Amino acid sequence: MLALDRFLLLLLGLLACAVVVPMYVALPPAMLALLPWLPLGTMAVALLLSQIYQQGRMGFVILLSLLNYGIAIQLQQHLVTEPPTQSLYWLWALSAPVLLQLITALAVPLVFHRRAIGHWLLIVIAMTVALWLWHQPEQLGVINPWMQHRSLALVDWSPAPLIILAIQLIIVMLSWVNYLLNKSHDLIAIVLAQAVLLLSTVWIEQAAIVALLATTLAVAHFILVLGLGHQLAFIDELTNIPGRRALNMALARLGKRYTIAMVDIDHFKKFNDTHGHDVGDEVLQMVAQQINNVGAGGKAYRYGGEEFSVVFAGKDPKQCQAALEQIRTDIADYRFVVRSAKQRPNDGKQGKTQRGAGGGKTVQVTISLGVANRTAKRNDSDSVFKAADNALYRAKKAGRNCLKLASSS
Ligand SMILES: Nc1nc2c(ncn2[C@@H]2O[C@H](COP(=O)(O)OP(=O)(O)OP(=O)(O)O)[C@@H](O)[C@H]2O)c(=O)[nH]1
Repeated sequence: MLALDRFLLLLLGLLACAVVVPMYVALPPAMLALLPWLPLGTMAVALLLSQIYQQGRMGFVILLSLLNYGIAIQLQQHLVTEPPTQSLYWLWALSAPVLLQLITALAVPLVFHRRAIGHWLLIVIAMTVALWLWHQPEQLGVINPWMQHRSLALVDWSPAPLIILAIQLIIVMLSWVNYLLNKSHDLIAIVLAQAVLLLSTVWIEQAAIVALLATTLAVAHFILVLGLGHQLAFIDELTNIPGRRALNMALARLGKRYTIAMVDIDHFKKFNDTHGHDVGDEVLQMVAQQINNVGAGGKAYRYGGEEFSVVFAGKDPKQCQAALEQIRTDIADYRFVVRSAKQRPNDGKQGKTQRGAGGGKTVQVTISLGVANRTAKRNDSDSVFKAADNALYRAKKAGRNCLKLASSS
């Protein structure tokens, strides 16, 4: 299970706790006084970070979460005393998830950017309509008979609130499916924001629950934005494995015993020239995926271009050789299908199912490897890399698709 999947399950569990805990535990008054303010500060900082990291979609999820929390608090304060707000409350419960889904579906580089003007316009229109209805509750006269049910107190039963809750639940499930298909930090943020909207709708009258839900969501947004920042800094965008910066940091942590393998795709230039750069990119992704599955505790990195490195902390070359030979044969045995640009699907999963289904030419991709460890003479990572590079050169000279070890001296 991916770290992101575990994070999502953990957060959904925490949201459940945010609902259950205030029901059974009397929270201290000081905490109750502080609680409503916590999400505001945390989400404001997360929004700022999303702007710095240029994560427009993430920024809009945070902005809308912030707005929805503000609206929930307002509704909460007026719901009991002013029955017309009950209709407004159900309208919000219906429109907020739809607006969140719509705005985050439209890609935009930044929240505060001229290209995001359409997004802001949508939000301003929605807020203006909400404010107008707030001050002119008689406009809601037509829908009032169906909506006068506070929270889940369905005494005079009408299906409208239940239908709205069902729609909210469907939207949560759809956003979860979207995350499962396209795994990313901002899609998790959307699932959580939608789940919080649903839970806040049901427990709107419980101030502590709404504030705890928003606090949990704010912390999740904050961690997800930091995660995105980490990904930008350390993960190679094309191959989705750690890049050169992550490698340099890992090298600084190594002890006295380690082995490094340099991996290079054979005749890659020819491959690019024959099939095009896009197909070359697909080959890089396939090779990265295979190398990332290396055994014996190896950690794979994209070194640059068509070169990869595998670092084995605390291991001698002999302990890593079998695992490296395994990825070499796995890649050589892989049936890589070259599709024309028209045949190539955008989606990686779709590509997997189509692979081998005919229609494209199958080609063999091979790699060469050079392996070296730290010794008394090669006592820093630069010299180990140099020795691994020399061994790689010998592997290329020996006809490629093979592994060569550097001498142990
Ligand atoms: N598609 C694609 N090609 C890349 C990328 N980075 C580097 N390359 C290409 O990788 C090729 C490297 O070619 P060479 O260093 O000559 O090596 P080679 O053709 O693999 O030959 P040998 O290593 O001797 O087997 C060049 O054509 C680069 O343009 C990338 O991100 N995507």
